[in-house]
Amino acid sequence: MAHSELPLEAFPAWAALNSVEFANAEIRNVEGKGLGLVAKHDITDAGHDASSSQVIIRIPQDLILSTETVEVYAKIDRNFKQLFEIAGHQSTRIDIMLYLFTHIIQSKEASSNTRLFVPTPWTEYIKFLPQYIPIPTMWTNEERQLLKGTSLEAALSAKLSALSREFNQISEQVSDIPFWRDLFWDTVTVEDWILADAWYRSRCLELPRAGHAMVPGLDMANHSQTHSAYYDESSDGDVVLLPSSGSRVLSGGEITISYGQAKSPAEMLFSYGFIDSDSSVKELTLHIAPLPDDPLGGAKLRVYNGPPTVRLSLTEQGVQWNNPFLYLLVLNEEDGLSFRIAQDTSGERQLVLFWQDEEITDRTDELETLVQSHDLYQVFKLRAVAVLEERVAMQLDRISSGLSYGVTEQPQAANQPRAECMLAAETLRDLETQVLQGVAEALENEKARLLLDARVVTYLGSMEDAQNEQASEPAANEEDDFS
Ligand SMILES: C[S@@+](CC[C@H](N)C(=O)[O-])C[C@H]1O[C@@H](n2cnc3c(N)ncnc32)[C@H](O)[C@@H]1O
Repeated sequence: MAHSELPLEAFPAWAALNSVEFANAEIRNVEGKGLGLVAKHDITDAGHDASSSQVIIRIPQDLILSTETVEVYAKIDRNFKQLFEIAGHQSTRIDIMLYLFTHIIQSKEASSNTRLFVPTPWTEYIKFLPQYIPIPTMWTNEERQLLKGTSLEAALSAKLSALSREFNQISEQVSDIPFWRDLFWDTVTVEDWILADAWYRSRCLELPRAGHAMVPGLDMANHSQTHSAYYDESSDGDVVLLPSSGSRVLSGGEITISYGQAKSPAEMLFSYGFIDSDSSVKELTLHIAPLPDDPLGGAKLRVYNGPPTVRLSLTEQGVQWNNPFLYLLVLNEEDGLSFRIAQDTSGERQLVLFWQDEEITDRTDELETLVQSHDLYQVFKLRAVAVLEERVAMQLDRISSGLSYGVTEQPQAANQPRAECMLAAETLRDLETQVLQGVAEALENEKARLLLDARVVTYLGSMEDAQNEQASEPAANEEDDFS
Protein backbone atom coordinates (compact mmCIF):
# COMPACT_ATOMS: atom_id res chain seq x y z
CA MET A 1 0.00 0.00 0.00
CA ALA A 2 1.49 3.36 -1.05
CA HIS A 3 2.02 6.29 1.29
CA SER A 4 0.19 9.41 0.25
CA GLU A 5 2.27 12.43 -0.69
CA LEU A 6 1.57 16.15 -1.04
CA PRO A 7 3.11 18.50 -3.62
CA LEU A 8 5.40 21.24 -2.36
CA GLU A 9 2.91 23.86 -3.54
CA ALA A 10 0.60 22.73 -0.72
CA PHE A 11 3.19 23.57 1.95
CA PRO A 12 2.40 27.32 2.41
CA ALA A 13 -1.24 26.43 3.14
CA TRP A 14 -0.17 23.82 5.71
CA ALA A 15 2.21 26.34 7.29
CA ALA A 16 -0.46 29.08 7.46
CA LEU A 17 -3.01 26.67 8.95
CA ASN A 18 -0.56 25.69 11.68
CA SER A 19 0.82 29.19 12.39
CA VAL A 20 4.30 28.32 11.10
CA GLU A 21 5.91 31.59 9.99
CA PHE A 22 8.19 31.41 6.99
CA ALA A 23 9.18 35.07 7.31
CA ASN A 24 12.25 34.88 5.12
CA ALA A 25 12.52 31.39 3.67
CA GLU A 26 10.71 29.07 1.35
CA ILE A 27 11.12 25.37 0.61
CA ARG A 28 12.56 24.52 -2.78
CA ASN A 29 14.36 21.68 -4.51
CA VAL A 30 18.09 22.04 -4.06
CA GLU A 31 20.34 20.22 -6.50
CA GLY A 32 21.75 17.02 -5.01
CA LYS A 33 20.18 17.53 -1.57
CA GLY A 34 16.43 16.99 -2.02
CA LEU A 35 14.40 19.84 -0.53
CA GLY A 36 16.01 22.77 1.26
CA LEU A 37 15.39 26.26 2.62
CA VAL A 38 16.00 29.21 0.33
CA ALA A 39 16.05 32.91 1.33
CA LYS A 40 13.16 35.06 0.10
CA HIS A 41 15.14 38.29 0.71
CA ASP A 42 18.78 39.02 1.48
CA ILE A 43 19.72 37.87 4.98
CA THR A 44 22.43 39.46 7.10
CA ASP A 45 23.31 38.75 10.70
CA ALA A 46 21.93 41.74 12.64
CA GLY A 47 21.60 40.50 16.17
CA HIS A 48 21.16 37.32 18.15
CA ASP A 49 17.91 37.86 19.90
CA ALA A 50 15.40 35.08 19.25
CA SER A 51 12.61 37.67 19.33
CA SER A 52 14.24 40.03 16.82
CA SER A 53 12.81 40.72 13.39
CA GLN A 54 15.66 38.68 11.85
CA VAL A 55 13.84 35.41 12.58
CA ILE A 56 13.92 33.38 9.36
CA ILE A 57 11.29 30.86 10.36
CA ARG A 58 9.29 30.36 13.55
CA ILE A 59 7.60 27.11 14.52
CA PRO A 60 5.07 27.14 17.38
CA GLN A 61 5.93 25.05 20.41
CA ASP A 62 2.91 22.78 20.02
CA LEU A 63 4.17 21.46 16.67
CA ILE A 64 7.48 20.22 18.09
CA LEU A 65 7.58 16.43 18.12
CA SER A 66 9.20 15.48 21.44
CA THR A 67 8.58 12.83 24.11
CA GLU A 68 6.05 15.21 25.66
CA THR A 69 4.06 15.48 22.39
CA VAL A 70 3.93 11.70 22.18
CA GLU A 71 2.68 11.40 25.76
CA VAL A 72 -0.03 14.00 25.14
CA TYR A 73 -1.11 12.18 21.95
CA ALA A 74 -1.46 8.93 23.89
CA LYS A 75 -4.04 10.70 26.08
CA ILE A 76 -6.01 11.85 23.01
CA ASP A 77 -5.95 8.77 20.79
CA ARG A 78 -6.94 5.48 22.38
CA ASN A 79 -5.55 3.31 19.56
CA PHE A 80 -2.16 4.98 19.84
CA LYS A 81 -2.39 4.71 23.62
CA GLN A 82 -2.62 0.90 23.36
CA LEU A 83 0.55 0.77 21.28
CA PHE A 84 2.39 3.33 23.38
CA GLU A 85 1.55 1.63 26.68
CA ILE A 86 2.94 -1.68 25.40
CA ALA A 87 5.94 -0.58 23.32
CA GLY A 88 6.70 2.99 24.42
CA HIS A 89 8.36 4.65 27.42
CA GLN A 90 11.73 3.07 26.56
CA SER A 91 13.61 5.95 24.98
CA THR A 92 12.95 9.24 23.21
CA ARG A 93 13.87 7.53 19.93
CA ILE A 94 11.32 4.71 20.29
CA ASP A 95 8.57 7.07 21.53
CA ILE A 96 9.00 9.44 18.58
CA MET A 97 9.30 6.52 16.15
CA LEU A 98 6.02 5.02 17.43
CA TYR A 99 4.32 8.37 16.77
CA LEU A 100 5.80 8.57 13.25
CA PHE A 101 4.96 4.91 12.61
CA THR A 102 1.31 5.53 13.53
CA HIS A 103 1.21 8.52 11.18
CA ILE A 104 2.82 6.44 8.39
CA ILE A 105 0.12 3.78 8.82
CA GLN A 106 -2.57 6.49 8.62
CA SER A 107 -0.99 7.85 5.43
CA LYS A 108 -1.07 4.37 3.87
CA GLU A 109 -4.79 4.19 4.66
CA ALA A 110 -5.49 7.69 3.29
CA SER A 111 -6.68 6.39 -0.09
CA SER A 112 -9.41 4.33 1.57
CA ASN A 113 -10.49 7.37 3.61
CA THR A 114 -10.38 5.29 6.79
CA ARG A 115 -9.59 7.39 9.83
CA LEU A 116 -7.65 5.14 12.17
CA PHE A 117 -6.12 7.79 14.42
CA VAL A 118 -6.94 11.28 15.63
CA PRO A 119 -5.37 13.66 13.07
CA THR A 120 -2.54 15.98 14.09
CA PRO A 121 -0.52 18.60 12.15
CA TRP A 122 1.96 15.76 11.50
CA THR A 123 -0.74 13.74 9.66
CA GLU A 124 -0.39 16.14 6.72
CA TYR A 125 3.23 17.19 7.34
CA ILE A 126 4.72 13.73 6.81
CA LYS A 127 3.27 13.82 3.27
CA PHE A 128 5.92 16.46 2.42
CA LEU A 129 8.75 14.26 3.69
CA PRO A 130 10.85 12.12 1.31
CA GLN A 131 9.92 8.41 1.24
CA TYR A 132 13.52 7.51 0.49
CA ILE A 133 16.43 8.79 2.58
CA PRO A 134 19.86 7.92 1.14
CA ILE A 135 21.07 6.34 4.42
CA PRO A 136 22.42 2.77 4.09
CA THR A 137 19.50 1.16 6.00
CA MET A 138 17.39 2.16 2.96
CA TRP A 139 19.91 0.96 0.38
CA THR A 140 19.29 -2.28 -1.54
CA ASN A 141 21.21 -5.46 -0.63
CA GLU A 142 23.55 -4.90 -3.59
CA GLU A 143 24.21 -1.31 -2.50
CA ARG A 144 24.95 -2.37 1.07
CA GLN A 145 27.61 -4.76 -0.26
CA LEU A 146 29.51 -1.67 -1.41
CA LEU A 147 30.28 -0.92 2.25
CA LYS A 148 32.09 -4.23 2.73
CA GLY A 149 35.38 -3.66 4.55
CA THR A 150 34.47 -0.17 5.77
CA SER A 151 33.70 0.56 9.42
CA LEU A 152 30.01 0.75 8.46
CA GLU A 153 29.82 -2.91 7.44
CA ALA A 154 29.39 -4.21 11.00
CA ALA A 155 27.46 -1.15 12.22
CA LEU A 156 24.95 -1.47 9.38
CA SER A 157 24.32 -5.14 9.85
CA ALA A 158 23.85 -4.59 13.62
CA LYS A 159 21.43 -1.72 12.91
CA LEU A 160 19.35 -3.76 10.46
CA SER A 161 19.14 -6.64 12.93
CA ALA A 162 18.12 -4.24 15.69
CA LEU A 163 15.40 -2.68 13.49
CA SER A 164 13.92 -6.02 12.57
CA ARG A 165 14.13 -7.19 16.21
CA GLU A 166 12.29 -4.04 17.36
CA PHE A 167 9.63 -4.50 14.68
CA ASN A 168 9.07 -8.19 15.47
CA GLN A 169 8.89 -7.44 19.17
CA ILE A 170 6.22 -4.77 18.68
CA SER A 171 4.29 -7.07 16.37
CA GLU A 172 4.33 -9.77 19.04
CA GLN A 173 3.48 -7.35 21.85
CA VAL A 174 0.33 -6.11 20.07
CA SER A 175 -0.82 -9.54 18.92
CA ASP A 176 -3.51 -9.64 21.65
CA ILE A 177 -4.99 -6.29 20.61
CA PRO A 178 -7.38 -6.91 17.67
CA PHE A 179 -7.01 -3.39 16.18
CA TRP A 180 -3.20 -3.60 16.05
CA ARG A 181 -3.04 -7.31 15.24
CA ASP A 182 -5.15 -6.70 12.10
CA LEU A 183 -2.98 -3.75 11.06
CA PHE A 184 0.19 -5.85 11.42
CA TRP A 185 -1.42 -8.57 9.29
CA ASP A 186 -2.76 -6.33 6.52
CA THR A 187 -1.03 -2.99 6.34
CA VAL A 188 2.16 -2.65 8.31
CA THR A 189 5.59 -3.80 7.10
CA VAL A 190 9.09 -3.64 8.51
CA GLU A 191 9.85 -1.01 5.82
CA ASP A 192 7.49 1.37 7.65
CA TRP A 193 9.56 0.96 10.81
CA ILE A 194 12.79 1.45 8.81
CA LEU A 195 11.33 4.65 7.32
CA ALA A 196 10.35 5.94 10.79
CA ASP A 197 13.93 5.28 11.96
CA ALA A 198 15.38 7.01 8.87
CA TRP A 199 13.22 10.09 9.39
CA TYR A 200 14.10 10.21 13.07
CA ARG A 201 17.83 9.77 12.50
CA SER A 202 18.20 12.20 9.62
CA ARG A 203 15.79 14.91 10.86
CA CYS A 204 15.98 14.85 14.66
CA LEU A 205 17.86 17.65 16.40
CA GLU A 206 18.66 18.63 19.94
CA LEU A 207 16.81 21.63 21.34
CA PRO A 208 18.18 23.48 24.36
CA ARG A 209 15.03 22.82 26.44
CA ALA A 210 12.88 20.18 24.70
CA GLY A 211 15.89 17.87 24.10
CA HIS A 212 15.84 15.43 21.15
CA ALA A 213 12.97 16.47 18.93
CA MET A 214 11.72 16.87 15.38
CA VAL A 215 10.62 20.29 14.22
CA PRO A 216 8.45 20.54 11.08
CA GLY A 217 9.73 23.09 8.58
CA LEU A 218 13.08 23.46 10.32
CA ASP A 219 13.88 19.87 9.32
CA MET A 220 13.94 21.07 5.70
CA ALA A 221 17.27 22.83 6.39
CA ASN A 222 20.30 21.13 4.82
CA HIS A 223 23.78 20.94 6.33
CA SER A 224 26.89 22.93 5.57
CA GLN A 225 30.24 23.32 7.35
CA THR A 226 29.90 27.04 6.61
CA HIS A 227 26.29 27.20 7.74
CA SER A 228 24.40 30.47 7.52
CA ALA A 229 21.83 29.89 10.26
CA TYR A 230 21.26 28.26 13.64
CA TYR A 231 18.17 27.27 15.61
CA ASP A 232 17.13 28.15 19.13
CA GLU A 233 14.10 28.13 21.42
CA SER A 234 12.57 31.53 22.12
CA SER A 235 11.44 32.53 25.61
CA ASP A 236 7.87 31.42 24.78
CA GLY A 237 9.04 27.94 23.70
CA ASP A 238 8.72 28.44 19.93
CA VAL A 239 11.59 27.23 17.76
CA VAL A 240 13.27 29.90 15.66
CA LEU A 241 15.83 29.82 12.88
CA LEU A 242 18.22 32.79 13.04
CA PRO A 243 21.13 34.02 10.91
CA SER A 244 24.54 32.81 12.13
CA SER A 245 27.03 35.38 13.25
CA GLY A 246 28.52 37.18 10.25
CA SER A 247 26.46 35.24 7.72
CA ARG A 248 25.06 36.71 4.53
CA VAL A 249 22.65 34.92 2.21
CA LEU A 250 21.40 36.63 -0.91
CA SER A 251 17.80 36.32 -1.98
CA GLY A 252 17.37 32.90 -3.63
CA GLY A 253 20.47 31.49 -1.88
CA GLU A 254 20.28 28.38 0.30
CA ILE A 255 20.01 28.74 4.09
CA THR A 256 21.94 25.98 5.86
CA ILE A 257 22.52 24.81 9.42
CA SER A 258 25.17 22.56 10.98
CA TYR A 259 24.38 18.91 11.75
CA GLY A 260 27.62 18.74 13.81
CA GLN A 261 31.15 19.74 12.85
CA ALA A 262 32.94 16.79 14.46
CA LYS A 263 31.04 13.86 12.92
CA SER A 264 33.12 11.26 11.09
CA PRO A 265 32.40 10.44 7.41
CA ALA A 266 30.92 7.08 8.51
CA GLU A 267 28.59 8.78 11.02
CA MET A 268 27.46 11.30 8.37
CA LEU A 269 26.71 8.57 5.84
CA PHE A 270 25.03 6.37 8.46
CA SER A 271 22.73 9.09 9.84
CA TYR A 272 22.26 11.51 6.93
CA GLY A 273 23.14 9.60 3.77
CA PHE A 274 25.94 11.86 2.53
CA ILE A 275 29.57 12.65 3.24
CA ASP A 276 30.41 16.33 3.47
CA SER A 277 33.35 17.01 1.16
CA ASP A 278 34.13 20.24 3.06
CA SER A 279 34.65 18.43 6.36
CA SER A 280 38.22 17.88 7.51
CA VAL A 281 37.27 15.11 9.98
CA LYS A 282 39.17 11.94 9.13
CA GLU A 283 38.15 9.38 11.64
CA LEU A 284 36.77 5.89 12.06
CA THR A 285 35.70 3.59 14.85
CA LEU A 286 36.79 -0.05 15.00
CA HIS A 287 35.44 -2.84 17.17
CA ILE A 288 38.10 -4.58 19.23
CA ALA A 289 37.55 -8.12 20.52
CA PRO A 290 39.36 -9.71 23.48
CA LEU A 291 42.34 -11.89 22.54
CA PRO A 292 41.10 -15.42 21.68
CA ASP A 293 43.29 -17.10 24.34
CA ASP A 294 42.48 -14.61 27.12
CA PRO A 295 40.66 -16.45 29.95
CA LEU A 296 39.54 -13.05 31.31
CA GLY A 297 38.20 -11.88 27.91
CA GLY A 298 34.50 -12.29 28.76
CA ALA A 299 34.87 -10.59 32.15
CA LYS A 300 36.77 -7.69 30.56
CA LEU A 301 33.95 -7.12 28.07
CA ARG A 302 31.37 -7.22 30.85
CA VAL A 303 33.14 -4.85 33.20
CA TYR A 304 34.17 -2.20 30.65
CA ASN A 305 31.90 0.83 30.95
CA GLY A 306 31.94 1.90 27.31
CA PRO A 307 31.71 0.37 23.86
CA PRO A 308 34.54 -2.09 23.03
CA THR A 309 35.78 0.17 20.27
CA VAL A 310 38.74 2.31 19.37
CA ARG A 311 38.46 5.64 17.58
CA LEU A 312 41.25 6.32 15.10
CA SER A 313 41.79 9.83 13.75
CA LEU A 314 44.11 11.72 11.49
CA THR A 315 44.34 15.31 12.67
CA GLU A 316 46.68 18.20 11.99
CA GLN A 317 48.45 17.22 15.20
CA GLY A 318 49.04 13.70 13.85
CA VAL A 319 47.47 10.34 14.49
CA GLN A 320 45.28 9.64 17.51
CA TRP A 321 44.32 6.15 18.62
CA ASN A 322 44.38 6.04 22.41
CA ASN A 323 41.68 4.00 24.03
CA PRO A 324 41.43 2.60 27.57
CA PHE A 325 39.75 -0.62 26.37
CA LEU A 326 43.00 -1.61 24.65
CA TYR A 327 44.81 -1.44 28.00
CA LEU A 328 42.13 -3.58 29.65
CA LEU A 329 42.59 -6.15 26.87
CA VAL A 330 46.37 -6.44 27.23
CA LEU A 331 46.64 -6.50 31.04
CA ASN A 332 46.67 -9.83 32.84
CA GLU A 333 46.60 -11.27 36.33
CA GLU A 334 50.41 -11.38 36.55
CA ASP A 335 50.48 -7.62 35.82
CA GLY A 336 48.16 -6.90 38.73
CA LEU A 337 44.70 -7.00 37.14
CA SER A 338 42.10 -9.11 38.91
CA PHE A 339 38.38 -9.74 39.06
CA ARG A 340 36.28 -10.65 42.07
CA ILE A 341 32.59 -11.27 42.63
CA ALA A 342 31.00 -9.06 45.26
CA GLN A 343 27.47 -9.01 46.64
CA ASP A 344 25.71 -5.65 46.98
CA THR A 345 23.23 -4.71 49.71
CA SER A 346 20.27 -6.05 47.69
CA GLY A 347 21.99 -9.44 47.36
CA GLU A 348 22.90 -8.91 43.66
CA ARG A 349 26.23 -10.37 42.60
CA GLN A 350 28.53 -7.90 40.87
CA LEU A 351 31.75 -8.27 38.93
CA VAL A 352 34.42 -6.07 40.52
CA LEU A 353 37.70 -5.06 38.87
CA PHE A 354 40.97 -4.44 40.72
CA TRP A 355 44.26 -2.93 39.56
CA GLN A 356 47.16 -3.44 42.00
CA ASP A 357 44.56 -4.31 44.70
CA GLU A 358 42.68 -1.02 44.23
CA GLU A 359 39.05 -1.27 43.10
CA ILE A 360 38.61 0.44 39.70
CA THR A 361 35.30 -1.03 38.42
CA ASP A 362 33.87 2.43 37.64
CA ARG A 363 37.17 3.78 36.34
CA THR A 364 37.92 1.49 33.40
CA ASP A 365 37.97 4.53 31.12
CA GLU A 366 40.93 5.90 33.15
CA LEU A 367 42.96 2.74 32.74
CA GLU A 368 45.79 4.23 30.71
CA THR A 369 46.30 6.96 33.33
CA LEU A 370 46.12 4.39 36.12
CA VAL A 371 48.87 2.20 34.62
CA GLN A 372 51.18 5.09 33.75
CA SER A 373 52.96 5.03 37.11
CA HIS A 374 53.73 1.28 36.80
CA ASP A 375 57.34 0.25 36.06
CA LEU A 376 56.15 -1.78 33.09
CA TYR A 377 53.99 0.98 31.53
CA GLN A 378 56.04 1.01 28.31
CA VAL A 379 55.66 -2.79 28.08
CA PHE A 380 51.87 -2.48 28.44
CA LYS A 381 51.90 0.23 25.81
CA LEU A 382 53.90 -2.00 23.45
CA ARG A 383 51.30 -4.75 23.90
CA ALA A 384 48.47 -2.27 23.20
CA VAL A 385 50.25 -1.02 20.09
CA ALA A 386 50.79 -4.58 18.84
CA VAL A 387 47.12 -5.53 19.34
CA LEU A 388 45.94 -2.41 17.57
CA GLU A 389 48.47 -2.83 14.78
CA GLU A 390 47.10 -6.30 14.07
CA ARG A 391 43.50 -5.04 14.12
CA VAL A 392 44.35 -2.14 11.77
CA ALA A 393 46.19 -4.51 9.39
CA MET A 394 43.14 -6.80 9.35
CA GLN A 395 40.83 -3.87 8.55
CA LEU A 396 43.15 -2.62 5.80
CA ASP A 397 43.06 -6.08 4.32
CA ARG A 398 39.25 -6.15 4.46
CA ILE A 399 38.82 -2.68 3.03
CA SER A 400 41.11 -3.37 0.08
CA SER A 401 39.51 -6.74 -0.71
CA GLY A 402 36.04 -5.12 -0.51
CA LEU A 403 37.10 -2.85 -3.39
CA SER A 404 36.52 -5.50 -5.99
CA TYR A 405 32.74 -5.48 -5.49
CA GLY A 406 30.58 -2.98 -7.28
CA VAL A 407 33.41 -0.85 -8.53
CA THR A 408 35.18 -3.26 -10.84
CA GLU A 409 32.55 -6.03 -11.08
CA GLN A 410 29.51 -5.30 -13.20
CA PRO A 411 26.41 -6.26 -11.22
CA GLN A 412 23.32 -7.36 -13.13
CA ALA A 413 21.51 -4.41 -14.66
CA ALA A 414 18.35 -5.00 -12.60
CA ASN A 415 20.28 -4.86 -9.34
CA GLN A 416 22.69 -2.15 -10.42
CA PRO A 417 23.58 -0.01 -7.40
CA ARG A 418 22.67 3.65 -7.77
CA ALA A 419 25.54 5.96 -8.73
CA GLU A 420 25.07 8.07 -5.55
CA CYS A 421 25.50 4.96 -3.35
CA MET A 422 28.60 3.88 -5.28
CA LEU A 423 30.10 7.34 -4.92
CA ALA A 424 29.32 7.59 -1.20
CA ALA A 425 30.76 4.11 -0.51
CA GLU A 426 33.88 4.87 -2.55
CA THR A 427 34.42 8.19 -0.74
CA LEU A 428 34.06 6.45 2.62
CA ARG A 429 36.42 3.68 1.56
CA ASP A 430 39.07 6.22 0.40
CA LEU A 431 38.86 8.30 3.58
CA GLU A 432 38.98 5.26 5.86
CA THR A 433 41.90 3.75 3.93
CA GLN A 434 43.82 7.01 4.43
CA VAL A 435 43.14 6.91 8.19
CA LEU A 436 44.07 3.23 8.49
CA GLN A 437 47.29 3.69 6.52
CA GLY A 438 48.25 6.75 8.58
CA VAL A 439 47.54 4.90 11.84
CA ALA A 440 49.42 1.77 10.66
CA GLU A 441 52.49 3.87 9.92
CA ALA A 442 52.30 5.72 13.25
CA LEU A 443 51.91 2.42 15.14
CA GLU A 444 54.92 0.96 13.35
CA ASN A 445 57.02 3.97 14.44
CA GLU A 446 55.66 3.79 17.97
CA LYS A 447 56.50 0.09 18.17
CA ALA A 448 60.07 0.73 16.98
CA ARG A 449 60.44 3.47 19.60
CA LEU A 450 59.08 1.28 22.40
CA LEU A 451 61.35 -1.63 21.45
CA LEU A 452 64.35 0.63 22.19
CA ASP A 453 63.08 1.59 25.63
CA ALA A 454 65.43 0.32 28.36
CA ARG A 455 62.64 -1.18 30.51
CA VAL A 456 61.12 -2.92 27.50
CA VAL A 457 64.52 -4.33 26.50
CA THR A 458 65.10 -5.65 30.05
CA TYR A 459 61.60 -7.11 30.25
CA LEU A 460 61.81 -8.85 26.87
CA GLY A 461 65.30 -10.15 27.77
CA SER A 462 64.01 -11.64 31.02
CA MET A 463 61.11 -13.28 29.18
CA GLU A 464 63.53 -14.79 26.67
CA ASP A 465 65.79 -16.13 29.47
CA ALA A 466 62.79 -17.74 31.14
CA GLN A 467 61.74 -19.38 27.87
CA ASN A 468 65.28 -20.68 27.20
CA GLU A 469 65.47 -22.13 30.69
CA GLN A 470 62.12 -23.84 30.19
CA ALA A 471 63.22 -25.26 26.83
CA SER A 472 66.48 -26.67 28.23
CA GLU A 473 64.73 -28.49 31.13
CA PRO A 474 63.70 -32.04 30.09
CA ALA A 475 59.94 -32.42 30.05
CA ALA A 476 58.77 -34.63 32.93
CA ASN A 477 56.79 -36.97 30.70
CA GLU A 478 59.24 -36.87 27.79
CA GLU A 479 59.96 -40.60 27.79
CA ASP A 480 56.34 -41.66 28.06
CA ASP A 481 55.07 -39.31 25.39
CA PHE A 482 54.27 -41.39 22.27
CA SER A 483 51.71 -38.99 20.87
C1 LIG B 1 17.01 17.32 7.84
S1 LIG B 1 16.85 16.73 6.23
C2 LIG B 1 16.96 18.15 5.24
C3 LIG B 1 15.86 18.23 4.21
C4 LIG B 1 15.97 17.22 3.11
N1 LIG B 1 16.91 17.67 2.10
C5 LIG B 1 14.64 16.89 2.47
O1 LIG B 1 14.56 16.74 1.24
O2 LIG B 1 13.64 16.72 3.18
C6 LIG B 1 18.39 15.91 6.07
C7 LIG B 1 18.63 15.26 4.73
O3 LIG B 1 18.91 16.22 3.74
C8 LIG B 1 19.95 15.79 2.87
N2 LIG B 1 21.09 16.72 3.03
C9 LIG B 1 21.26 17.65 3.98
N3 LIG B 1 22.40 18.34 3.81
C10 LIG B 1 22.99 17.83 2.72
C11 LIG B 1 24.22 18.10 2.04
N4 LIG B 1 25.06 19.05 2.44
N5 LIG B 1 24.53 17.35 0.96
C12 LIG B 1 23.69 16.38 0.52
N6 LIG B 1 22.52 16.07 1.13
C13 LIG B 1 22.16 16.79 2.22
C14 LIG B 1 20.30 14.38 3.31
O4 LIG B 1 19.54 13.48 2.54
C15 LIG B 1 19.83 14.34 4.75
O5 LIG B 1 19.49 13.06 5.18
